[in-house]
Amino acid sequence: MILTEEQTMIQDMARGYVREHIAPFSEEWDKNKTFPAEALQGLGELGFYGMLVPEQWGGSEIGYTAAALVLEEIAAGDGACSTVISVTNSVGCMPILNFGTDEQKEKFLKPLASGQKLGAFCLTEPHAGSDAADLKTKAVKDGDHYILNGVKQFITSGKNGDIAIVFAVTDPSAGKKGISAFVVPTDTPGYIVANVEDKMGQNASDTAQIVFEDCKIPAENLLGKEGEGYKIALSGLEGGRIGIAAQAVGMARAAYEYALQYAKDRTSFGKPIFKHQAVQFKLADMATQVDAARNMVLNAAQLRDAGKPCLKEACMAKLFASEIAEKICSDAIQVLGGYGYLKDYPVERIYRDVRIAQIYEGTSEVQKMVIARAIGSE
Ligand SMILES: CC(C)(COP(=O)(O)OP(=O)(O)OC[C@H]1O[C@@H](n2cnc3c(N)ncnc32)[C@H](O)[C@@H]1OP(=O)(O)O)[C@@H](O)C(=O)NCCC(=O)NCCSC(=O)CCS(=O)O
Repeated sequence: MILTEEQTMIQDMARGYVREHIAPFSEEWDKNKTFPAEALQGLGELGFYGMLVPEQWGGSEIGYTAAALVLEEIAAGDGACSTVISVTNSVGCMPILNFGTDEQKEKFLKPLASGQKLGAFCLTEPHAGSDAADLKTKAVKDGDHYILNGVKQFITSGKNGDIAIVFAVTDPSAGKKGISAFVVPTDTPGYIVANVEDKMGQNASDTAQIVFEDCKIPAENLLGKEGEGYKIALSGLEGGRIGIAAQAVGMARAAYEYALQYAKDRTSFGKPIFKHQAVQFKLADMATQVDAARNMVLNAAQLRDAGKPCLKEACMAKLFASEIAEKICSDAIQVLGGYGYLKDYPVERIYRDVRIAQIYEGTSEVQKMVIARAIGSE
């Protein structure tokens, strides 16, 4: 895809920042499980927290295509950073932009989109991941407040985030139509970070279990109308999946580029291993797969920018990019041989970081469900 001058400029800006402020520290953040607050703040200052939000509400509104390019760059430097940025942009900002009142936008969206605050998305529960409508968290109206009680699981930035979009049942008799969405500042009493998970990868971002214990929030924090919550959640995830696909491309690209350079430097049987057809062909496959995945991401993003339906294309991009990214990262380890398995080399970390892309914001199996529905009705 040919990029516009503006998209190329934004891509270069992101690449430059990542080279200086993110990539050199990724290994250390992973090892020490450090939340990279300062590096993230810098991304916020570049306008990368509110990439889909109009300037009126504090955002940079560069569009889905440019946002996908930025997320690829950030992920090429550090997967965890790109997850935090993807979540705050899509499922953090977009529900408020699309369903919030002007007052809610002023109060919650502006600080998110302008890079002052980070968003979190509290949908998943311990027993309800793919079956997202099976929520147990309840919100009970009490005068001009709602009282939230329940448990949320696998919440990106649940600890370090500032503003959470929380889904809870307001009418247990109404099934999917009984779910509502709320904006909850994470410093609200009763918003309890019960656990920060010990993960396989992406150690620089926190993934938390959140307990809501008599968490009292003003009724004016209801997003949209009562009963619209499930729709708000699924519409947010559609855009979010383009972001996750873009970050899978970024991580895969980083692993591929490292393996390519390694293959040119490392010798065996008297020549650089790149001169061996077995290695050359593997790298040729990897390069092709990175390009194919990126094109799918940009296709979905372009459709979205043009205001066209892209649910199927977003799910296809997430499915393909996340699955192929794991394969590319595994092949990168293979190119490095024994060294690829060591923590001294970045491909080991990238392989751990990329694995979750097949699971969060909808597993590969959920993407296939949605794609199958779409092609079934074509
Ligand atoms: C598995 C599912 C796809 C099943 O979905 P459903 O069949 O239960 O949903 P529907 O009945 O089709 O839709 C309900 C409602 O929403 C409207 N809708 C659906 N999709 C969209 C959309 N893209 N844009 C706008 N509106 C949409 C639809 O029209 C219906 O409205 P009406 O009733 O017609 O008014 C689904 O449950 C699913 O996707 N499951 C996976 C959930 C998931 O991805 N979870 C991960 C959450 S994030 C996470 O993991 C934490 C990481 S992080 O911190 O982000």
